[in-house]
Parts: sequence; structure tokens; C-alpha cells
Amino acid sequence: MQVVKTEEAVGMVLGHDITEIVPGKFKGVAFKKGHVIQEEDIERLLRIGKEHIYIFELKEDELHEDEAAIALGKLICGEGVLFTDPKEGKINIIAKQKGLLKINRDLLDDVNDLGDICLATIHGNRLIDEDGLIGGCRVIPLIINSEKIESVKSILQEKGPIFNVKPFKPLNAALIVTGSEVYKGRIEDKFGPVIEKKLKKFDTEIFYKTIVPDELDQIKEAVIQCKDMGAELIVVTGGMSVDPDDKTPGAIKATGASIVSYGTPVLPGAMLLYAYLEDIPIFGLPGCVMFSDTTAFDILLPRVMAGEKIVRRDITRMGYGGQCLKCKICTFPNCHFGKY
Ligand SMILES: Nc1nc2c(c(=O)[nH]1)N[C@H]1C(S)=C(S)[C@@H](COP(=O)(O)OP(=O)(O)OC[C@H]3O[C@@H](n4cnc5c(N)ncnc54)[C@H](O)[C@@H]3O)O[C@H]1N2
Ligand code: MOO
Repeated sequence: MQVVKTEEAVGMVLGHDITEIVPGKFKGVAFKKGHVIQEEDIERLLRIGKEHIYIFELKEDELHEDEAAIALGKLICGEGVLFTDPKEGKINIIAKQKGLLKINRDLLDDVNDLGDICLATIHGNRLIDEDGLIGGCRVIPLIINSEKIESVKSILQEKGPIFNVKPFKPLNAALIVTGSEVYKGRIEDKFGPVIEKKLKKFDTEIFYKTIVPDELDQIKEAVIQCKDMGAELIVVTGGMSVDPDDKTPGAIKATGASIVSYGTPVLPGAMLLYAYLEDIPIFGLPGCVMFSDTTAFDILLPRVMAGEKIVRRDITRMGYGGQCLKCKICTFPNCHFGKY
């Protein structure tokens, strides 16, 4: 460390904590070790009695933690993501907009594996609101070799950045409620309002709704009609289980749709079906989606609304973290449910 005159220390890195005592008012650290001295700090330092201070000398290949944190922020944050000004070598990673949070787990692990850099996040593949906290990045030592930043650059150069928030795209949605008991007016439809509310979160309106009995041909025709009317998302409710009157999976299949999965390793939501008719996503939703606050539908829907193509493996991976604990106060998506 080098001793410099305080007036000449602007832009230099303080090598030790400086304590200030104002009798009856304040005793504590006025400037922390590692602080980059600003023009406006000089007067206060002189008033504390520091005419000379120790400063760190940065070699050419060294970076101060704050400078390094900014360089890292630029490398790791992609579309829809921003980072805050560094404080003591730490930046917060924030969603610039509401959307689907994507985190490249492999790249995250590779960066953390380098050492001297700590990158902590929430889980990806979930809805995040504007200004939502995604994670934090801290440089561990006060001074870091710039080679570390170069290593991060080379890890990310092909597959980076690590974080993106994909905006949701409102879709023209159609709803087909199945169930002879609803069709015949024995009971009131309670499924429709639940779906309407869940789609509203993604600014998606139901432009067409129909109620059909548990008849395979009628369900099939309704699906084809929705497609012909220009539906961009088709939701079919009820009749998803194994009773003789459960015709929905067979009807969706009979339209020629390709079934990505009938059955998801998620509880509740085990009987959910996901398919594409041409490129239109179709959900077959079991009764539990009407009854339970959070199900497999809530896990998959954000990805569909961000325009992601869902493949079978996306669904089979959902078993890990797929058991809802039905907490008294539901904090989804801020819990393990749906983190796969
Ligand atoms: N033997 C088995 N039984 C069940 C299984 C299973 O694997 N083996 N799975 C269970 C699971 S998990 C669920 S979830 C439900 C799936 O139910 P469905 O999608 O087949 O639902 P439905 O049989 O059509 O109806 C169940 C229940 O909900 C009422 N309902 C349905 N739609 C509406 C609506 N639009 N409005 C109001 N109420 C509605 C319906 O009247 C029934 O009471 O199956 C389990 N069984
Ligand atoms: O589709 Mo049911 O679990 O899965 O409640």
C-alpha cells in the first residue's frame, strides 16, 4: 500500500476503514476499505483529520471489485435484464420488464466454478414481474485479476448471456368446457372463470367459449372449430381422467393434434395433456386446475405465453419440484414448486 496526500487521492482505492467520531452524534465507519475516493469525500476526510491516507495500487491487470462487478453485469445480463450500480463489489440483477425468466444453468455453474465470483439467483422458467429481483453478483476479493473477467467472457461468448426475460405475447384464446353435467345445466360452469383469470395475468382474453357434453365427436369438432376461427391457444377443461365419460384426451388426439404429453409428473396436475394442432398449443386440463390454486398448468403456462415450443422432455423434467406442499399461505412462484 502507498501513502498519498488526501487532496491527491481522487479516483484511488482506500486501503483501510476510516472511523469518524462526532461527539454525541456519530461513531462509526465513514469510509470503508475499498471505497473509490470521490472529489466530494476530500473535505470530510480532512475534517476527520486525514491529511494522508493509505491507498491500494492497482496493477495494470487488476480491477477494483466495483469495476469488475460492472464488467460482469454487462456480460451476464441479456434482453429484458438490467443491473444496479455496484455497492461494495455487488450488483443486483433485476427484470426490466414482466416476462418469462430464463437462466442458463450450465453457464451459471461454469462462472461460479471460476472462483472469486459469486453469482446467486432465483430459479428460471417462471414469471417475473418488472423490477423483480433475479439475483446478485459479487466479486469476492477487493481487487480481482482481469483475467477472471476474460475467462467469464470466453465462457459466455457463444452461449451467453446467462439471464434473459422474454416478454409475454398475448394470444387469441378459445375455451372448451366439457362435461355433460355442465352442458345440461345440472351445475354451473366453475372452470371457465378460473381459466379466464389465469390467462388475464398474461393479457390474454378468451375470444370464444363453448360448453360441450362428454362426447368425443363434439369435443373434437369444437377443437377444430376453434382452430378454424383463428385461435392461437386452445384450452379444453374436464374429462381428463379414466372414467367412462372422460373423453377429452381421445378427442384432442382425434383432431390430428400431436400429443406432447398426456400426464405430467406434477401433483396437482397429473392428468394434464399438452399438444399442438399444427402449431397451436392445446391444453387438456383436469379438474384439479379448477380446484387447486397452483397446478402443472401454472408451471407450463408462462413458457407457452412467452412463445416457447414445449417438448416432451420439458414436461418429464417437471417431476423434480413437482409436488405442491399446499401451504396455508401460497407463495408460488416463490417456492420449490415448478422449479425443475
Ligand atoms: N381412478 C382414477 N380416478 C381419478 C384419477 C386417476 O388417475 N384414476 N385422477 C384424478 C385426478 S388427479 C383428477 S385431477 C381428476 C380429473 O378429473 P377430470 O378432468 O376427469 O374431471 P371430471 O371427471 O370431468 O370432473 C371432476 C369433477 O369436477 C367437476 N367439474 C368438471 N368440470 C367442471 C366445470 N366446468 N364446472 C364445475 N364443475 C366441474 C365435475 O362435475 C366433477 O365433480 O380425476 C381424478 N380421478
Ligand atoms: O390432474 Mo389431478 O392431480 O392431477 O389433481
